[in-house]
Amino acid sequence: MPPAGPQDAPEKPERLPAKETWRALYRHFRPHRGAVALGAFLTLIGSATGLAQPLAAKSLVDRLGGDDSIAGILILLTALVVLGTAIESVGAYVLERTAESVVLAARRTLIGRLLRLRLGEVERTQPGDLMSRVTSDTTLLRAVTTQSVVSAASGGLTFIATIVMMGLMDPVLLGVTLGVIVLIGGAVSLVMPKIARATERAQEAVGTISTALERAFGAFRTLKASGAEQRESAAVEAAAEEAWRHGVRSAKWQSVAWSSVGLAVQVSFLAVLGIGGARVASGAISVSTLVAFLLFLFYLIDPVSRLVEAASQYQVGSAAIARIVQAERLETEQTEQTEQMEQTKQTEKMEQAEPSEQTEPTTHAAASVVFDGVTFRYRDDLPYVHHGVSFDVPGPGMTAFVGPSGAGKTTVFGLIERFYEVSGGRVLVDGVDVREWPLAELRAAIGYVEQDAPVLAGTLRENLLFAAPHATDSEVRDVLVRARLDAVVERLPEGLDTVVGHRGSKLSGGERQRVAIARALLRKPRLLLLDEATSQLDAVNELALRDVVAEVSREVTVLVVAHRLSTVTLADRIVVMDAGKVRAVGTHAELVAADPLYGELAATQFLATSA
Ligand SMILES: Nc1ncnc2c1ncn2[C@@H]1O[C@H](COP(=O)(O)OP(=O)(O)OP(=O)(O)O)[C@@H](O)[C@H]1O
Repeated sequence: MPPAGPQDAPEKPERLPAKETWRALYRHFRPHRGAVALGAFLTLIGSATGLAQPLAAKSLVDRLGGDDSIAGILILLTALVVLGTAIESVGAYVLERTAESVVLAARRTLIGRLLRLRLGEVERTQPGDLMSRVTSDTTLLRAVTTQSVVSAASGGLTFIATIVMMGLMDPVLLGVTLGVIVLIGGAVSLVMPKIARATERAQEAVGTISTALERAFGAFRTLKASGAEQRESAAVEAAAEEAWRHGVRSAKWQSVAWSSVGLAVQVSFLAVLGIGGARVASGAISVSTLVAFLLFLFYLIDPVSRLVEAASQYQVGSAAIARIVQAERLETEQTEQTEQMEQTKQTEKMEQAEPSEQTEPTTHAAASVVFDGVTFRYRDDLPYVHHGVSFDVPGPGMTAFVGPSGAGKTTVFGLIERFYEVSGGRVLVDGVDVREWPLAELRAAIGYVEQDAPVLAGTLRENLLFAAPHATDSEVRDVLVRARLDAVVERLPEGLDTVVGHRGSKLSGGERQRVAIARALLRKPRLLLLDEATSQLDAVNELALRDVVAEVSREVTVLVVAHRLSTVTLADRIVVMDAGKVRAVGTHAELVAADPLYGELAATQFLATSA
């Protein structure tokens, strides 16, 4: 069961089969195996120096009654301790550093994929939960891919070496020791899967916290206006408590595993003491052998602890890797996109270096758009949104899309941008099927202004340059004038460097929209997609917007999802959509006369918001 939290609980990660968990963890470990081997080698050397200590102690006890000086052995013992500690600390540093590199590499891979996810995939998942996989789950890989590998290797080897030494001392006592360890080890192995389960639940709850916070901050004004602070924070707190509960459960099982190590040694000690004492009394072994054996026994705590630690870290890591693999499996857009983007960047750089070669968009550059019997649904389990949509838009000029809410107008834009793939039919831009366009090239030709005109946190300049990072100052100035933003910028305390706040909260609705248009224009699009805001704008803002769009449409193909009569009357062509179909195409005058739905829309919807 996913943890209790807000309504949008994240998808529960499917459990990975053990083999796949192992393979996925190995994939993260593989590039760092050299560094891990070095760390392991140093740790082993450090441990090996420690292994000589019981031997030194044995010879010390043997000499206690005699005349030989014990100073030499004491100095040797001290030197061994110092050397061993120094080597071990270098080994620990190498491992910690490698662990951080594993986390970085995992984060890089995830970030690279997450920002290239298909839109549909993002809509299906919870961005907050996806974020927690990058920030939180990757952190859990830290230990399992480094320390636990080394702990398992060094612990295993030291364990074997110690057992061999103990066997050489007295096989009977070794048998007693192993008997106790196997008994308690068996009990510990039952506890291990519980650690993985608890960690997985705790991580799911962490994902829920991110999701809930993202939801709250994403609609902060609504949150406040609805007086929902307490309810939302209760939901986040519930998720935090859930994470705590499972975290504590994981800690409980880990501590059971850990304390079992101590228990195994204590019980072994008592057994060895009893049986060993009898063997000394019977003359089977000497006192010094019993002392050395007991020292080896205590020395066994370290390798056994390491093995238990490795096993419990593996459980924690396997919980995290399941969530990471799940995020990695989400479908991304075609891989050549990144290459294309690189190419575009290169071209932009070259253009910047040689400004004389920069050409203003010319009329013939305006793109044409054709929808040819397009059918589409957002998901296989959802009904069709487009039932054979066909229209033809030659460039340049303005084409307005009108129709009742939910008719499928915005979906037209999503398909032109190839955010989604058509189910049937074709979408052609410049006569070429969008599926045949290199994605980056297709999108470079398009300027897109979403309905809620998103403005990103940062400065106004950063917002403008978001879609065209290499635009020059004069291009920015030019676009500001065209978008009627120059006066606004002058008014702002720090001009273009004014910070606009989260989602542009320091700007008015109309200003945000013009910033979004300016941003799209700076990209020098051949096709501008403008999803008109449904909210009412004041007359000045509306007029400014109308002029901008009219001017742009002289040289660029402009498609507008129109909600205002002032926009519609300006259009060269109006496409009337209803229930996923195109029902009429014409000018305002033609449609008022010929299409009853349009006539009704014009009389009610548009007139209500006209200038
Ligand atoms: N991302 C999505 N996932 C699933 N369904 C969607 C998605 N976006 C839109 N829809 C559905 O597709 C249908 C058409 O939506 P679309 O946004 O294209 O309509 P619209 O004509 O632009 O409406 P409006 O004028 O209200 O903006 C609606 O029924 C909507 O619920």
